Amino acid sequence: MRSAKTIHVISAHAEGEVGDVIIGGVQPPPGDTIWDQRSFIAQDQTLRNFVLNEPRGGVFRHVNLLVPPKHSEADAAFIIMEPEDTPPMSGSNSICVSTVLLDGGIIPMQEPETHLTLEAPGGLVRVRAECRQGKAERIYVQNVTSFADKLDAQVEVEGIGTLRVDTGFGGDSFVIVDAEDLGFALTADEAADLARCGAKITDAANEQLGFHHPGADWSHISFCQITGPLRREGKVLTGRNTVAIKPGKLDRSPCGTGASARMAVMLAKGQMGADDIYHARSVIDSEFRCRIVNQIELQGRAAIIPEISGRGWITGTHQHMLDPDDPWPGGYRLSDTWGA
Ligand SMILES: O=C(O)[C@H]1NCC[C@@H]1O
Repeated sequence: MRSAKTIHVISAHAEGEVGDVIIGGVQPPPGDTIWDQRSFIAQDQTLRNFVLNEPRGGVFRHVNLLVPPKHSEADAAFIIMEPEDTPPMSGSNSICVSTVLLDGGIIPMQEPETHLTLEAPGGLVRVRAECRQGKAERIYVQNVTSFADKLDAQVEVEGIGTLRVDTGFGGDSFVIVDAEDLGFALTADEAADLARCGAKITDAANEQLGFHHPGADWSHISFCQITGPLRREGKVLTGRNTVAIKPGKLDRSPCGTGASARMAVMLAKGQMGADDIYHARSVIDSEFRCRIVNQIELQGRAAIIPEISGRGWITGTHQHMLDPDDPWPGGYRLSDTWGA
C-alpha cells in the first residue's frame, strides 16, 4: 500500500443527513480567521474535490474539517464543505461535529450535560449536549444571528409560473416557498421532483431577488426550502419541510439553518410567537426541535438567535488515501447522480 495522503474521518449523520468529520491528516488551511480559512478551502477546491467528489464522496455527502479554534472562547472549530458551497454554518453538520467530538472521545464528555463552544466560519455557536452512558443523546445548538429578508416577494420560474416566496438567513441563505403552491405533499416518493424543482426556484430567486448578508461576505441564495402547513398545539408549532441542496439532492434532516430562517420569517409574519416551540420535520420524518432564544437587531433589522436540537450518530471511520498513480486525484462528478 502507498498513498500521497491519508485523511482520517469519523462519519456521522444528524437526523438522517450525512456529516463526515475530518479528524486528522489535513494541515489547517492558511488564514487569520476561520472565515479566511473557509475562503481558502472554497477557492482552492483541492480538499473539497478529494473528499466530496466520487470515488470517495458522493452527492449526499457533507464533510467537516476540524481546525484549531481562533477565538479564545472556542473549544473546537470546523469548516463545512457541502456539494456546492463552503457555508457560514450548518445545523446538521454542527450536530455531527458535536457528536463526533463527544462520542469519539476528542473532547471529554460530562454527564448529564456537556457544554461546548464551537467556532463555525459564520461565528461562535454554543452547544449543550444531553449525555448518558457515554453517548451525546441530544445536541442543542445556539445558531448564529438569523433574519427574514424579503417577505411575500414574487418569483417567476420557467415551467412553474409565478410563486409567492420569502427569503431569509439562518446561518445560510434560503428562498422559502409553500409546498401547496407547487402541488407537493412533501413525501419521500416526491424526492427527485422536489430536488429538481427546488434547484430551479433557487436559480430564479438568485436572478430575480438576490441576497446580501449585511455583515458577511455571503451574497447568494444557497437553498430552496419547500414548506408544508403548520399545525399548532398550544405553544408547539409543527411543520414539515424539505430543502433542495444543489446540484440535486434533498436534505434528509429537517435542516437547522432552514428551520432558523423559517422561524425568523414566521416571527416576522406573526405566525410564531417569541416563546413558541417549532418542531421541524423532514421528508424521512426526522425532527429538529427549535426555539427562539433571543430577539436582537442586526444592523437595524430585526433578527433572532435561534436554537435547534437534534440527534447524531457515528456511522463509521475511513482513511481516505490517494495512490500517486490514480489518474483522477480530484475525483469526478456525473449528472446521473449529481443532477443536471
Ligand atoms: O441542517 C442544515 O443546516 C443543513 N443540512 C444540510 C444542508 C444545511 O447545511
